[in-house]
Parts: sequence; C-alpha cells; structure tokens
Amino acid sequence: MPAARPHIEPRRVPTADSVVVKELYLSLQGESSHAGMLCGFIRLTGCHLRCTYCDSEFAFHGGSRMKVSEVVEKALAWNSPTVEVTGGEPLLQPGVYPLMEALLDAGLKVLLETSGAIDVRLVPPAVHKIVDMKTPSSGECDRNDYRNLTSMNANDELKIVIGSRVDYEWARALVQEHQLGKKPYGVLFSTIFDKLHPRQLAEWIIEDRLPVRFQLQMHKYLWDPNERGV
Ligand SMILES: C[S@@+](CC[C@H](N)C(=O)[O-])C[C@H]1O[C@@H](n2cnc3c(N)ncnc32)[C@H](O)[C@@H]1O
Ligand SMILES: Nc1nc2[nH]cc(C(=O)O)c2c(=O)[nH]1
Ligand code: SF4
Ligand SMILES: [Mg+2]
Repeated sequence: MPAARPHIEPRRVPTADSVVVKELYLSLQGESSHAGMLCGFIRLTGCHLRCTYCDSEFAFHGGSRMKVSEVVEKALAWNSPTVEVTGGEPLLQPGVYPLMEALLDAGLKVLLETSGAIDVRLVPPAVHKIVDMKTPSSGECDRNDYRNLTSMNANDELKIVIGSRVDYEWARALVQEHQLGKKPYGVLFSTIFDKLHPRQLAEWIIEDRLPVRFQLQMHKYLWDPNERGV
C-alpha cells in the first residue's frame, strides 16, 4: 500500500501587504544620474550582506511594520514627484513588490537602490533600478548575481563603489569583459566615502577613458556625513 501523501498547505506570504520601514524622509537625491533632484526616501529594514563600509548599518534592525497603503499615503504627502526605495536591502521583503506597484500606480517616479546580490527580474519594469555590484573591498563580492547585468534596461544604472586600486581594476575588468559601455543602461563609479580620494578615482577613469559616470554621494558634502535622515 502506498504511503499516505503528506498534506501540505499552499505557501502563503502573510506580510505581502506590508513592509518594515526604518525611516521615511524627504531630501535631495544624493546619488545616481538623479542626483540633485527632490526625492522622498523609503528605507526598509534588514540586509543579508555586511559590506565593510556600510553607512546604513542602523537599518539592519528595528523599524515599524506599515501597510503598503500607509507608506504610499506618506509618500504622496511629500509632494515630490520622485521617491526612492532603499535600505538595508529592500528586495528581501516580499511586500516591496506591491509597494513599488502601488507607488507607480499613484503616479510617482520610483527609484530602487539594491545590491547586485538579488535577481532583479521581478522588479516592475517602470521602476528605475540602481544595482550595486559589490567590489572586493566590500567583502561581499562573491554574492554578486551577474545575471543582473542582462536584466537591466535603459531606465536603470549599474553602480560600483570603489575603495582601492584593486577595486578599480576589478570594476574596469567588469566594464571591459561585459562591454558595459554598449549596454542600454549607464554605469556609475563612486568612491567609498573617506576611503579613496575622489580625485584619484577621477584620474584613473580619465587615464583609461572608461565609458562610466563618476559620482559622489552629494548628501555627504551638503550635510554632516554621519547625519541621519538626509
Ligand atoms: C546603504 S545601501 C542600500 C541599498 C542596497 N543595500 C545596496 O547596497 O545597494 C545604498 C548605497 O549606499 C552605498 N554606500 C553605503 N555605504 C557607503 C560608503 N561608506 N561610501 C559610499 N557608498 C556607500 C552602497 O554601496 C549602496 O550603493
Ligand atoms: N540624499 C540621499 N541620497 C541617497 N541616495 C541613495 C541613498 C541610500 O542610502 O540608498 C541616499 C541617502 O541616504 N541620502
Ligand atoms: S548591501 Fe547595502 S545595506 Fe547591505 S551592508 Fe551592503 S551597503 Fe549596507
Ligand atoms: Mg545612504
């Protein structure tokens, strides 16, 4: 007689209409090609990586669970055409997908800041993805999901945060091997704040004539670099 099949309940995602939010604030976008624009920030709690240089460790824990509808209401109250979902690692929370859909439905331009360690194919195509491929000095380079290099479109940007000559040569090899200058999306090269002098990175890029956009974290020059909520 065959063994009785176990009864398995269908998998449910009870949290999909809510997210755990660490902070919500209005500022100027400090990074990417959207830098300088008014932007509301939705910072979600939790991250599975531990980049050596992370400036947002405070977002690894805590925060408050909020309904997606409540977050959208707060986002609309900023009266900013653009919002960014960041973290922590925002794609770890199942509720982030309905959140992004709801923000788009509300007529907002939605930016997403995510590490390159998570497959981005489920992100709604209208979202502007900023995908950060981790360099050796982050300590998390082996977590990169390189399928993301072919899952991004003209709205998106690949970001590489560089803290040393080793990181730079790693990033340069990535650009050259994958012919990233020919992709529909742009490539951003940024420095780890206070680790590599920005001028040094600028000079390397010029010397090698790399097809990338140099950028700084503008908010760290406008405000105290340790200030929260900016
Ligand atoms: C705090 S993370 C949150 C989103 C996601 N976890 C990620 O890593 O992309 C946002 C961005 O800040 C960058 N970042 C964090 N600490 C930094 C630092 N000390 N200097 C420069 N960029 C930093 C990250 O590399 C990432 O591109
Ligand atoms: N002003 C400002 N711009 C940002 N762009 C990306 C940020 C982030 O922490 O993901 C960030 C941030 O923390 N502040
Ligand atoms: S992935 Fe982002 S939030 Fe997580 S540790 Fe790295 S920089 Fe910080
Ligand atoms: Mg930040």
